[in-house]
Amino acid sequence: MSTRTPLMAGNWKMNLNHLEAIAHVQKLSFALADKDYDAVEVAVLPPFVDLRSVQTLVDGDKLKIKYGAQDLSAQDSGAYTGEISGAMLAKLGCSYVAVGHSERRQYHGESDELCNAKVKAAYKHGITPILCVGEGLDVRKAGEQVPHTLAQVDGGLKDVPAEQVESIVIAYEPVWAIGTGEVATPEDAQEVCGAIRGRLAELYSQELADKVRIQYGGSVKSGNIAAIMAQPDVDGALIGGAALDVDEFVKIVRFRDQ
Ligand SMILES: O=C(CO)COP(=O)(O)O
Repeated sequence: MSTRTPLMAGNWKMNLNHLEAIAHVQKLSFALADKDYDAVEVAVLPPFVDLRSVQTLVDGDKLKIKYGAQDLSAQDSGAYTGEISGAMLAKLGCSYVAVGHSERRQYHGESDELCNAKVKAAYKHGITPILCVGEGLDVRKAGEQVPHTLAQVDGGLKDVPAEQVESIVIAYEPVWAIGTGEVATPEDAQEVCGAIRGRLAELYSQELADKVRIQYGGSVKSGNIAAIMAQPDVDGALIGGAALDVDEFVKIVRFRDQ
């Protein structure tokens, strides 16, 4: 029986300005009860410009909700126009940062090498990376989803030491299931999440692999989360669209009630 606490993280993507973020987090924290946080870790990943407002709210009201960013720079500081460093995110109290989301890989050309540098930058500043991996439709149709995804895991974790990796979160997000309503079956999710855990055992140890939380992401909703969470190697979800609806997100957090 796994002792891993599920992590339900809402990736807001480029939605909700800082005023909307305050209203959203207030509503969310009001809806969640202490027993929810006992069972599940809850996090939101707002846009950068919302983070200071979310920090002020979370600190001021001593909320149990965690928060983080959707990306970070691989660099610490300097002439990198438009970039945000891990040090800046740490100062804002971020617990998590997504690395290598498929939208960053697709629209910003992020490679496994860059993701690896970002994972290291996150750890350097004490922030837990959520390393996002997953195949596109062509790869899925060719039946190559496992080797494709494991290559992304290998690339993202290259030379990252065990004492850091044991706290990492890996999000398996098949690209064809993101924002399409096309959810992977629970068995599809388990196949790749189980393979990721197996790879962690090969690269590090079974003990480490058993500690790492592996999320599923892609069209997660209150109606499909329970079956996905019933899979032995799925330890939470990275939720896009459904996380923008507080009631829906709360139902996802309470997946055990269904
Ligand atoms: O990309 C995702 C989360 O990071 C998933 O997005 P959707 O839940 O909107 O499919």
